[in-house]
Amino acid sequence: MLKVPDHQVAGHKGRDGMLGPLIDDSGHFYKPLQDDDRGSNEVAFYKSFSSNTEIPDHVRRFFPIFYGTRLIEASDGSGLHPHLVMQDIISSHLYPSIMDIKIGSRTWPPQASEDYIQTHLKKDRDTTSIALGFRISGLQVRGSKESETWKPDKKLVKKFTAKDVSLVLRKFVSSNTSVDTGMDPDCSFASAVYGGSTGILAQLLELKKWFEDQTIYHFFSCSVLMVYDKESVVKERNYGAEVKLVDFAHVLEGKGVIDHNFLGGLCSLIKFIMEILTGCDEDEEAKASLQDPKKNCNYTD
Ligand SMILES: O=P(O)(O)O[C@@H]1[C@@H](OP(=O)(O)O)[C@H](OP(=O)(O)O)[C@H](O)[C@H](OP(=O)(O)O)[C@H]1OP(=O)(O)O
Ligand SMILES: Nc1ncnc2c1ncn2[C@@H]1O[C@H](COP(=O)(O)OP(=O)(O)O)[C@@H](O)[C@H]1O
Repeated sequence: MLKVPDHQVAGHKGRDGMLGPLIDDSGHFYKPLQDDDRGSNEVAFYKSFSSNTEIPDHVRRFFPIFYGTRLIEASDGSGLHPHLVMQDIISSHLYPSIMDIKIGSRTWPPQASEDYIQTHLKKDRDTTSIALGFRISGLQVRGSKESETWKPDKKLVKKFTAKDVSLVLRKFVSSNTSVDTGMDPDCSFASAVYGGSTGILAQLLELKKWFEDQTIYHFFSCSVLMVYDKESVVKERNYGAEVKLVDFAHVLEGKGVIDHNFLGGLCSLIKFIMEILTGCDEDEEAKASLQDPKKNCNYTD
């Protein structure tokens, strides 16, 4: 039985008669191929990536597994439509907090149409993409109860400033994340989720190492998805924290050139996460300073 995923935090959504992704109960994510070359480009990327023997396994694990394409009933009721079939990277999480971060100061590929470039350049300027090299595209943060899930709507997310980004990255790993945006985040899960030898920072650094070398692909408009799961606290000390990459509709051949656009954005994101961890590891005075709105982002100041 196919359904619209509740866990989707950005991108085109399959609700209200629109064309968007579907999931099944066996851990598959079906992304409809867009009619223009975005769909075929993403399929071409997955095929190339899946068969490329130069990709090390420790890098491959950052990408959803690809199962080919399939004609299925589209979410918009328009009948059979080709979909990419891939691993649903959220299905193994019981109670996931998720953030989609679009990497790169430039989210449009050089060969795109003039219209596409103008629209997307404007989005890069109006968000933090140009200033920071990345922007938050969407998120959900779980509270202790289902009703305490914070899933800000697209309009609010689009307005995030650099200051908001820092605050939201803190809220993502806090226990006092409520809809009350004025609260100072306590960062109580920061060291478990972001830190440690298998946490998000370690994974981002591993990815960065690959991007410092790889010249096979250039990833425009691709997102880092950060996921962790408060429910798995008993089983795993890092709450099952995972980094995955999604959205390869605008991947180009690297032609022997480093992907500076992606690498720069990744480094910038890493710096933000490192700063949060530094705040956590310091002494009580430093921890107390997390409550100080002058030193930290706060929606109310
Ligand atoms: O359709 P929209 O207005 O929601 O825009 C999409 C963007 O959503 P946004 O509203 O900026 O959050 C969307 O961004 P997110 O993935 O949601 O961050 C993409 O930029 C998408 O372009 P493409 O499919 O990657 O070529 C964008 O699609 P196109 O406008 O290029 O079709
Ligand atoms: N393989 C996947 N497993 C689970 N969720 C996914 C997967 N791929 C994408 N998503 C979800 O769908 C959203 C949009 O995906 P994306 O590929 O960026 O679509 P679009 O091209 O419409 O922007 C992501 O933010 C994430 O929430």
